[in-house]
Amino acid sequence: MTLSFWRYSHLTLAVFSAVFLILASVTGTILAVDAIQQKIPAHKVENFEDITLAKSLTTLRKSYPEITELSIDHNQFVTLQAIDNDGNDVNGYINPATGKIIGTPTKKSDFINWITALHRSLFLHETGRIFIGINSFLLVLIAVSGFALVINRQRGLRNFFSKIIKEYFAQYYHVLLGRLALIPILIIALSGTYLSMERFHLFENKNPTENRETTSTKKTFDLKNTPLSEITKIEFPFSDDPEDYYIFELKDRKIEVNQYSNEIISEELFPASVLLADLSLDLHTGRANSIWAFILGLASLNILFFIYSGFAMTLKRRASRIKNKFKAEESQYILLVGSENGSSLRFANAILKQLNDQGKKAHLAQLNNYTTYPKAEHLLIFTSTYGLGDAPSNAGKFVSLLEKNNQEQQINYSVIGFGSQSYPDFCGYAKEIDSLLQTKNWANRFLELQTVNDKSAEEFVNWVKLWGTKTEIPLTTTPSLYNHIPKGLEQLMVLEKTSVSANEQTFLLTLRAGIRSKFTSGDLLAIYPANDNRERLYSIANNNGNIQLAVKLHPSGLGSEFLNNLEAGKTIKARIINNHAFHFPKKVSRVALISNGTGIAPFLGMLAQNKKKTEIHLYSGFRQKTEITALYEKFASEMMQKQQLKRFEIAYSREENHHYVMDLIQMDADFFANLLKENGIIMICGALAMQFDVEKVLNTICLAKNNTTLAEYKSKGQILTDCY
Ligand SMILES: Cc1cc2nc3c(=O)[nH]c(=O)nc-3n(C[C@H](O)[C@H](O)[C@H](O)COP(=O)(O)O)c2cc1C
Repeated sequence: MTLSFWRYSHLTLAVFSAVFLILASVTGTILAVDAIQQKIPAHKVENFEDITLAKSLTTLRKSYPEITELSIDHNQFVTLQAIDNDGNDVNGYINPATGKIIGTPTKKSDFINWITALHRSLFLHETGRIFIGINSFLLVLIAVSGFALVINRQRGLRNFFSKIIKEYFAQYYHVLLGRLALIPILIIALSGTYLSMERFHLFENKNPTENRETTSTKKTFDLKNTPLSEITKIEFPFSDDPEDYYIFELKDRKIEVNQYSNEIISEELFPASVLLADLSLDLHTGRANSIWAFILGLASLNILFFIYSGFAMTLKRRASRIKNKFKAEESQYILLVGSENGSSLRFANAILKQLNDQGKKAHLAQLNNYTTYPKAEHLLIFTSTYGLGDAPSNAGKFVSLLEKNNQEQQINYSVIGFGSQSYPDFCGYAKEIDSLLQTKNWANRFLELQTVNDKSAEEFVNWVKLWGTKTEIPLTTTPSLYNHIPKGLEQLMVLEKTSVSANEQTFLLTLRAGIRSKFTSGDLLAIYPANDNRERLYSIANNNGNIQLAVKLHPSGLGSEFLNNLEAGKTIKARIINNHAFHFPKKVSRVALISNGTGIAPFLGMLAQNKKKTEIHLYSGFRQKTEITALYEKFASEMMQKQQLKRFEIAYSREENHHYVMDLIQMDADFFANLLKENGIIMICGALAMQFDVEKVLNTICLAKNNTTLAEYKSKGQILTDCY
């Protein structure tokens, strides 16, 4: 079944039963604590399992002239109702081996009785119980649909307990705790459903005498070999008359026994429904076992967390999803988007909304979902560029889909490229699409390719004006409408900043992280220097819990100038992006870290955090020796002393004997070939051009020494990159 089926079922059921689940979980947690507390003080005697019925009855008969009843509860506390030798009424916990009174039963507090009634019936008596029963069953369905969703996410039952990819807090812990709490929650829900149904006598035996048999052949009850632990209740004979019997209640039956001969007079087996109800009570309340009661308490708390995290996930998903009023096949305007981080999608959404508001049938989709559009008159393509002129991740299949899907009618197209002029291949992917469409006989270029540098709303408006004028559709041309300043940024305080000088253009910046921010080396810090659309990303290190970044000052560079103007004590607004694809691997014995320039930043943190002493080899390239590179060398030798770094190889491209980091790799070809062969990992951080050169060298080494390509190791996740 499809993912959306399970997702919608899971969500709809959760929405319907959220209030109930909150009430049931809070009260359930309190009752679980009460179940644990009931076992303290313990009135269970030592070696209880070894006490036989015969031994206990003989002792009790001697100590008490008149006994009415003896009962043994799920805690194995024994309660006696009797009259003692002094004629006093006895109603207390006893030691069944000695007959001594060891405690007095206490009544449940009014508060616990109140909570129990709320948990069972919401104070609505029978109606409440029906409602609770239905909701318990909904919880069964929620657990089942949740199970299906985890299988879907983990790509099969076999990977059920494999690593979960962390996208954000609510998603990660919803799945992680969901896997752990699945079984207890399923048991709570099933037993709760059964107890509610049982209450309405749905499983009751219609003919209660059916299970009762009066024994014709004489059988005796073996008191000597029956442990007291098998009994739940004993009703003592009223008098010495042989016609007055003992009535023993065991877990599964009730028997009448002659008080002199121990002959079984009658035996009544409890129906399966009663046994099941008893088991359900044990499982649902944790009354029989304090560890299980504790697990139930945790599972109830988990349900509360699932309600919060589940709704947080839904809100997040809804905020970023594509919302279409019209289907693709009925729309005249088709907007296709290629976007990695969502900014190009935001621009496209702003246009979609305006077209829809003006009564135009418009449809927005990802480039990877390109198909035929029978009613389309205009095709608008909004795409960013990644790698070096490559497609963003939701657009990689577009080129082949374009070849497969020819349009029947003539369509006007216009491509808007989003990119950054700091990359050599500015808007390379948009350019590729624009020229490919030109080769299609159904496609008419409506406008020249338009480019937008650095998410500039002003530049985007240039395209809006051109397209709006030519189509005579009035669209907003105010840049501020297309500007997006992310919400929920964190305030970070500058703790330290090294200074730049004529021959040192790189500086290190240390920021104090917020109390609640969770991050690790390799994550990214996004800043918005001009308080507008323009975002700058930096790889960060976790340096003793603080955020550390290495920045190269570029003349009139938006981000680097902004950061360079900061002083200790100042604060900035930023957000930390979890970059899980570039975290230091947990289970690996050997890692090579390769960087150039400021790309060393996350590696400094990874070394400092390497308390497990994983074998790390660091290869770094710089232009020349400076104060900062001296700091790196000092830090590396400290790390080597602590065995947190095995080796530091450094290349200077503008010093005597100049060479590049690729040359270092070439020199250590055998080392790299072995590392990859033995499942080691290579992490690369720095300039994209360096990444491509390094990969070229590594590929040659793999072909020559391992008889395979680098792509093979890439597909196994042994090459991790974060280059810009
Ligand atoms: C790792 C990386 C590589 C990039 N490569 C290019 C590139 O080759 N050419 C380009 O014009 N822009 C490049 N960019 C810039 C993005 O295309 C630009 O920021 C765009 O506005 C992002 O849009 P999106 O948020 O919709 O993905 C790159 C950005 C990153 C982070």
